Amino acid sequence: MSQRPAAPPIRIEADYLLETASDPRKVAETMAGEQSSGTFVPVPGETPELKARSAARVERLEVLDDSVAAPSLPTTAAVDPARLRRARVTLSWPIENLGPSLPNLLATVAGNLFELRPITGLRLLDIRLPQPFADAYPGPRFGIGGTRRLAGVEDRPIIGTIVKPSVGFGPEETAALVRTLCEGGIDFIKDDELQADGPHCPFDERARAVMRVVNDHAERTGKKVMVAFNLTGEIDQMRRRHDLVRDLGGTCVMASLNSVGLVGMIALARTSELPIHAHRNGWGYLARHPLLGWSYVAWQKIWRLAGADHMHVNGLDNKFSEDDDSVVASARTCLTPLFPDKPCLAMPVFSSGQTVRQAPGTYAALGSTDLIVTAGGGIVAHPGGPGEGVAALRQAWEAAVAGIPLAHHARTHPALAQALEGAA
Ligand SMILES: O=C(COP(=O)(O)O)[C@H](O)[C@H](O)COP(=O)(O)O
Ligand SMILES: [Mg+2]
Repeated sequence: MSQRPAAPPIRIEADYLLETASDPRKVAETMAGEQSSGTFVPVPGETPELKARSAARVERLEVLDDSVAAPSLPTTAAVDPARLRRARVTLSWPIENLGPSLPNLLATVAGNLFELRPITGLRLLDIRLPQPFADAYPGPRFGIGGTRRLAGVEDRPIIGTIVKPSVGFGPEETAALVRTLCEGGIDFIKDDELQADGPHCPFDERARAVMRVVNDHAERTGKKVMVAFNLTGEIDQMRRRHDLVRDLGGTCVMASLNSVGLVGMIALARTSELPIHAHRNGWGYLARHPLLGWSYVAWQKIWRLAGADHMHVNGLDNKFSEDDDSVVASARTCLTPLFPDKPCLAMPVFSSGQTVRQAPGTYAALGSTDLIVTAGGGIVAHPGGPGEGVAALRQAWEAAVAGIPLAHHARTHPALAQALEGAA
């Protein structure tokens, strides 16, 4: 009787941009060894059978013809600048090494390897996760459709803002601004990530004061504005704050991903009954150097699978250092399915120095209305006040989606005209 051959082991793949003055193939082999069964010397027990079962593999290696004048990162190795080269490397691991576990995936694909001595640059460009990961995690519970349903916005971008000043207002001052924004026709409001649970603006009091205004507005108009309350904290605190927001009739919570960490996010998402607005503050230390850290394409996959419904992607012509092409690639990747049967789409959140001016370019580049725009200063600093700021941003997006130039639309829309005259 012939036995059916065993199915080949399911593997995880990761792509890297590598820079080294050593032989790139050898360095890729070192990366694979260090991140799986090997270490700096052969050890007893690392048999050919064990390696066949557990070793990471170099699947692909392409040496690039980039010219590299100096090492991108410091190292204690002697580096001959003339020998510096960059390569695109794909490694793979059998899923049996770790199981379908996101926290352990990080140690495997983004662990010690950034520190290896012969490496003078290493960036994680992409990850491909096999089906067991899709089965093990919830992904976004609300995503685009659920967010649109709760915000009552069907076929246009969700127009949002951030409470500004970021910190300093107490609960009643925050609620007063929220009232003005609701009356101006806003769809979405978020706490700034700096606003937490300090004695000047305690979380519970803020949530109660804001939800009184939001619920009152909803009763009068039928529109419930979505407010993302920043519940970032320890797991028990986040759960308690989530329950309070839910009980008050709120429809969204926000967490700072790098603060709560992957385990905090997974714990929150497994029980959350509200969409999770994921703020990426700290992203700069993971990504700003082009030869270190993460690409957003790889990074956001982890958080979407963990359960993020809205992912921050920065914005065009932003106040930070990221160029527009990178922002657009980040937004598009949030709208690209993760798995064939489990797309895990998250709503991209455009933020950072956003005003009416970026609306046409953003729409043209994304080619979709599935986005949240959060303009803080860009709404609140409108010369006519925050209510007019909301009107102006809505008008700018109406024009952008209809293909009408902003200046033309502004002729019949004074709020937009005023915004175009000033910074906001
Ligand atoms: O407070 C703001 C923006 O305020 P403003 O609209 O006044 O600039 C946001 O925290 C970051 O800009 C987020 O950026 P990212 O999308 O990169 O996370
Ligand atoms: Mg902020």
